[in-house]
Amino acid sequence: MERRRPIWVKDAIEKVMEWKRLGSVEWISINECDNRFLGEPLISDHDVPHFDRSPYDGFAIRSEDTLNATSENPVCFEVIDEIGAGQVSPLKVSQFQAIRIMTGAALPQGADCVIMLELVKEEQQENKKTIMIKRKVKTGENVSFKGEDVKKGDRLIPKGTIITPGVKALLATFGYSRVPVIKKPIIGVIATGSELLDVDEPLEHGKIRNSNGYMIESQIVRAGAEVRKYENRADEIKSLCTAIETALSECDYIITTGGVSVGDYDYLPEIYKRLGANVLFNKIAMRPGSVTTVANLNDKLLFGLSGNPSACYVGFELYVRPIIRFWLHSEKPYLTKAKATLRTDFPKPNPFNRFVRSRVTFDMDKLVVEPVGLDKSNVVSSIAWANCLMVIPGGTRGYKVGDAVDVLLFEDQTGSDEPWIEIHKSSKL
Ligand SMILES: Nc1nc2c(c(=O)[nH]1)N[C@H]1C(S)=C(S)[C@@H](COP(=O)(O)OP(=O)(O)OC[C@H]3O[C@@H](n4cnc5c(N)ncnc54)[C@H](O)[C@@H]3O)O[C@H]1N2
Ligand code: MOO
Ligand SMILES: [Mg+2]
Repeated sequence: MERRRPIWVKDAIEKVMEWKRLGSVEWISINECDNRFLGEPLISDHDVPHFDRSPYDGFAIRSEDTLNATSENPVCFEVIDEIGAGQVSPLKVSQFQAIRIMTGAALPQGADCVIMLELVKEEQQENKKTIMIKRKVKTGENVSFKGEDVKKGDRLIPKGTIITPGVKALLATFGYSRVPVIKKPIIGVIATGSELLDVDEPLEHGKIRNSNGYMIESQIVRAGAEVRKYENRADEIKSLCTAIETALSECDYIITTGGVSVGDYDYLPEIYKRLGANVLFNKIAMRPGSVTTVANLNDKLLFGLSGNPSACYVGFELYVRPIIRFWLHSEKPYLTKAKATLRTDFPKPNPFNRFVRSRVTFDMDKLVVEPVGLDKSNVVSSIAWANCLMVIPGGTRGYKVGDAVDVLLFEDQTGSDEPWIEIHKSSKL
C-alpha cells in the first residue's frame, strides 16, 4: 500500500498559492453589490459636502453682527428668507439680517455662521419677522464646510475591499449606479460517496445525508465566490471522472468531498491519475484534514477535501478560502489571526498541529476562547457552534486555562496577509 508523505501546513498553503489567479472586473447594479469585492479603487471626484451647509435648524447670520450681543444687550436681526434642505436662497445676508435655515441647506451668501433655533427669541412685527440674539457667534460656528467630510481626489477605498453598508454609502455618494466588482470565481462542488442520501431522502441503515455539500456551498458563499452544484456521486470511477471533467470545463476551481484517503473505494487518487492532474500533496501534518489533497490540471485546482465533516470544513478554510480571496484581489486573503486566552484546560498532548473548532467571545477587554463539541474529525455538530479555529501547535503537551493561543476567525472580514505558520521544531511530520 502507498505510504503518504505528509508536508507542513505552511508548505501546503504555499503550494496551493502558487496557483493563485486574479479575477477580472465586471460592472453590476449598486442594488446587487453587497458583499462583493470592489474592482477599482474608490477615489472621490468631488468634495463632500460640495457646498458649505448648516448642520442645525437655525438662522444664518454674519458673526461680526453679534460682537456686542449679550443677555443684557440682545441684538435684533431681520429675517429676510426661509430655506429648507435642498433650497438655495437668492438673497445675500447683509448687516443685521438673518435667513431661517434648516439642517442640510446651503449657507446663503454673506453669512458665515449659524445660530440654533433654541438660542434665539423670534418676534413678528406686522409683516416683519425678527430674532433677538443674546450671545456672540464665532465665524464658522455651526457650519459644515465644503470638503470637511471628503476632499476631491481622496483615495477612499482600495480595490479588493468587501462592499459593506458603509462602502455602499460612499458608492452612492459618488454616483455609482453601476459598481465595478471582481467577477466571482465559480467553484464546482461534487460530494462523493455511495453512502450519501440527499437532504430530502429518508434515512436508511448504513446511509447518511450529504451534509458536506451544503456546508461547503455555504463556505464558498461566505468566502465571496459562486457555487456550481453538481449531483452527488457514488464511489464509481467512471462516472466520477466524467462529473469532474464536466465541472472542469464549467468552473474555475473544483471541490470534491470524500474518497481521498486510502480505502478501497477512495477513488480520487486514481481519478487524478486518469485526468493527468498533478497532485501537489495528499497528506498534511495537521488534524483534522490530514488527508486533504490538492491537484492542479492546467491552471485549475482540484481540491480533494476529506469526507469527514470537520476535516472537510477545516480543509476549505485553510486552503480554498485564500485562493478565493486572492482571486477577489484581497490583500489579506487568509483568515484573520488573533490571540485569545483559553477559558478551559486543553490537556491533550499534540504530536500534530491541531485546528480545534472553537468559539471566541469578548470578556470585557480581551478575547477568550474555548473548544466546542467533540474534537473528532468525523463529527458535524461542533461546526455549528464554532466561530474560529484554535491552533494547538504540534509538539506541545497541552494547555492550561489562561494560556494564550492563536485563533483564526471565520466571520471577521479583515483577513491576514499571511497564513498561520507552524514552528517546525518539535511537531511531527
Ligand atoms: N487506514 C486508514 N484509514 C483512514 C485514514 C488513514 O490514513 N488510513 N485516514 C482517516 C482520516 S484522517 C480521514 S479524515 C478519513 C478521510 O476519508 P475520505 O476523505 O476518504 O472520505 P470518505 O472515506 O469518503 O468518508 C469519510 C467519512 O465521511 C463521511 N462523509 C463522506 N462524505 C460526506 C458528506 N458529503 N456528508 C457527510 N459525511 C460524509 C463518510 O460517510 C465517512 O464516514 O479517512 C480516515 N480513514
Ligand atoms: O484527515 Mo483526518 O480528518 O486527519 O482526521
Ligand atoms: Mg475514505
